[in-house]
Amino acid sequence: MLEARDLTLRFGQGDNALTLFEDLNLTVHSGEQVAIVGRSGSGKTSLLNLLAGLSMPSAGTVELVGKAYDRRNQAARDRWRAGRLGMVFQFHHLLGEFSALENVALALRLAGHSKADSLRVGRSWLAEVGLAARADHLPATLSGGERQRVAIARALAPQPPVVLMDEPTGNLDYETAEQIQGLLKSLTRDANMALVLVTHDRGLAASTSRQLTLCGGQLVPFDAQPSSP
Ligand SMILES: Nc1ncnc2c1ncn2[C@@H]1O[C@H](COP(=O)(O)OP(=O)(O)OP(=O)(O)O)[C@@H](O)[C@H]1O
Repeated sequence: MLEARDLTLRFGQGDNALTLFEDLNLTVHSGEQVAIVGRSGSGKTSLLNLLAGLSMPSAGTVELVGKAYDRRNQAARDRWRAGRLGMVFQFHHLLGEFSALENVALALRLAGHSKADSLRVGRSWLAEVGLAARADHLPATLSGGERQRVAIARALAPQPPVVLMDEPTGNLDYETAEQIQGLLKSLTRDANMALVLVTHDRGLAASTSRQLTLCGGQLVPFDAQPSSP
């Protein structure tokens, strides 16, 4: 579903050169949930951006659902990503002039649902993330955690084959984080999605099927035991 091959990412030149990854490889299959952890600055967000085709590596390729991102054509990447990749990133880019429900429904419309169906399905997704009562609120009138949950509903509602998330439980209280964790697990399993998430949350990492740490420019397996309370 998602395959990164021999990724190298460098910034700057000469004395200021920074190599974040060198020949990094990652394959994620349908129904698999992969957690990536790592120290601040290790390159987790940069890696997600490459996996999403939002930026291009210095070398190597990323294949989404069997096709490599077009290195030179951003519009082609955007088209290929639509309907195939759902994203929940730290800056979740909800559309400020639309309600929570309209934000989710728009993603469904773009994925080919009818208007009536988008609103119906969108409403049920907001209920899934505990926001049924906030459907008609504008993003500016929601808390950070509520906006995060709208972004999660929007990414998952069209049931894309691949979902990428950057700190999905970062702004959430313990109970809501647990609820989202359970939801992610059941949804990705039931819908056979491939999920890659970056997190500092050990509980969330431990709930996934594979845990990797980004360290020294490489992804290495890591045993995520949630720290005891
Ligand atoms: N466009 C860029 N040009 C130069 N350096 C960059 C660029 N983008 C990222 N970096 C550097 O790459 C490093 C990794 O950044 P990144 O945001 O990917 O780390 P991270 O692991 O997600 O960190 P955090 O956990 O703090 O969010 C940082 O040192 C950052 O300054």
